[in-house]
Amino acid sequence: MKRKYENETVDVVIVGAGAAGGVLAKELSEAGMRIVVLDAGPFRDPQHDFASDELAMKQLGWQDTRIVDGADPLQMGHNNSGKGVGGGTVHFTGVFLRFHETDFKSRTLDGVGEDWPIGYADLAPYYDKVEKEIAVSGPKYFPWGSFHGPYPYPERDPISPNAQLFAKGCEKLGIRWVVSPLAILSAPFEGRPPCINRGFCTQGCMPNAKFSTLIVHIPKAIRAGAEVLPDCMVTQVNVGKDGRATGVTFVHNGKTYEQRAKLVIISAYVVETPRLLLNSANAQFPNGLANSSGWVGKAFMTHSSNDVYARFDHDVRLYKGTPVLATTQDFYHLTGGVTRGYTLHARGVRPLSFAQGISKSGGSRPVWGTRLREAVLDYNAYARITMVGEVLPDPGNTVTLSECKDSNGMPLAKVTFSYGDNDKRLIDHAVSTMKDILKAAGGRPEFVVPDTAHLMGGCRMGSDPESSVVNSYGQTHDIPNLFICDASIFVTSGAGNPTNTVMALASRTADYIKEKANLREL
Ligand SMILES: Cc1cc2nc3c(=O)[nH]c(=O)nc-3n(C[C@H](O)[C@H](O)[C@H](O)COP(=O)(O)OP(=O)(O)OC[C@H]3O[C@@H](n4cnc5c(N)ncnc54)[C@H](O)[C@@H]3O)c2cc1C
Repeated sequence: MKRKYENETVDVVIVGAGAAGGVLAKELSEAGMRIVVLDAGPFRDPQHDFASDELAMKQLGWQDTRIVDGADPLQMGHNNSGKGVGGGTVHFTGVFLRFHETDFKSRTLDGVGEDWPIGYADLAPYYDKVEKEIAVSGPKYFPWGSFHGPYPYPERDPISPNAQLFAKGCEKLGIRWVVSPLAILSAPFEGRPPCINRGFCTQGCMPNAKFSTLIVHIPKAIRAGAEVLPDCMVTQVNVGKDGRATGVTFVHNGKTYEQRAKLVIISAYVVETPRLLLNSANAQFPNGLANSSGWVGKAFMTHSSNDVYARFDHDVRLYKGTPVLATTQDFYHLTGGVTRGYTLHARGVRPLSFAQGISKSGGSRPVWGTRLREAVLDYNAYARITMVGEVLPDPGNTVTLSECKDSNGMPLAKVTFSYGDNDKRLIDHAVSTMKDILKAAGGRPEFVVPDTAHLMGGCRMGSDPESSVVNSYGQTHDIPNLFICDASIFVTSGAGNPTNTVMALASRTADYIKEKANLREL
């Protein structure tokens, strides 16, 4: 393998070129630092490697085996994690929301979860920066939370019949709705075209209208001098006798290499980040790196993402247009028997995922055989709404190392997850609202599909080194030149899609590192 910095100690090595890793690579290399980025997956070319094929494009997900466990074991893979340069942003849906002020204060406001060590105001300038940098499109006025717009680019046309039915149902019930803020262009930007509504966002956007760090941040980082090495699985973070990180060990094509660095940043997402830290245990750190608190891998979260499908007496055609074009956050912060809240999206779906979804909808009596066939034949007549529901952090939901090993000899991750009582009540509330909206639009709700989306937490930030892994900049409490910067540092999951917050945090961490590096404090 040809390497630019083979025998050198670079300024920063970044593990993972996803949402956070991409932002860090760009920001730090443009600041003049010598950066190496290692990603376990390939470096794809959208024009050659993306196909309008639901099944083939499952390869964009992290398909390596993980052991799942708990009362509600998660389905891992394409639906919640990416593999390759760009990470999850390559096949994410592109919904681009900010967290609300209330998301950072669940303990203070509602007596559940934990407060973050930062508030909305700390991230606001970074949300502004990220949204401008990728030309997020959104409504002129966004009614919820602290940010009310305008977005850098005008809102998209909510042309999909599914979005129009959602709007009709909401309006009949007095529920406010908007065209969804999206990391998908509504007009040309930096040589990229606006969206043409093919609807293959979660199969990789071939025309490049949807943002990903693969096509935006990583090329800019490379132009600024960063080296990005694909198909390189990092298996160890190395630590010197002084207890400081010295670099990483990685495997490429079965061969083991090292990259030395003054600063190590792990941006490998919610399962692989704790896995790597735990697998890097040594005599000095026998419980894994950055784990003196014992919180590495603990209290990771997902979003509940149940879908409701309703049948209409006319065609809806769920494949038409960008999958998510209409949203409400009227249920973002509930009071009464359910605490915290959820976002609802009108969400299109392609036939394969439709069939897979509804086949899981019957609980103990799955929809199968003739019933499944009939429903799939009527695919064109269904509309769908999806929830993004807050799941409270529970230390019993963990990423640990299993007994089984992968081909590199690295223990497989074991992911243990169970919903709590409030999580279940929140799902019931959302399902009932989704049914009401679909009924108000003239549909007959037929299938409720249990599902989850997004992963967050597992290496949470905090001010107290005894109950958290990193400070608010992602710097580990135990090793000052080891940072974690990805969705794993979330304290709570919020009730909205998380990637804007992942990238805003990464941008904030980059500023901190630049400041400290100038002062030679790290
Ligand atoms: C189908 C789908 C739809 C989604 N839709 C939305 C949406 O609409 N809106 C939204 O806000 N969010 C959405 N998300 C979530 C979004 O993708 C994540 O929040 C985001 O990508 C997380 O960023 P990250 O930097 O933490 O990790 P990632 O982007 O996942 O990047 C992690 C990277 O690390 C690499 N890696 C892991 N382990 C190693 C290792 N040991 N060595 C080297 N490299 C490694 C991986 O290959 C990957 O490229 C969606 C996700 C999926 C899967």
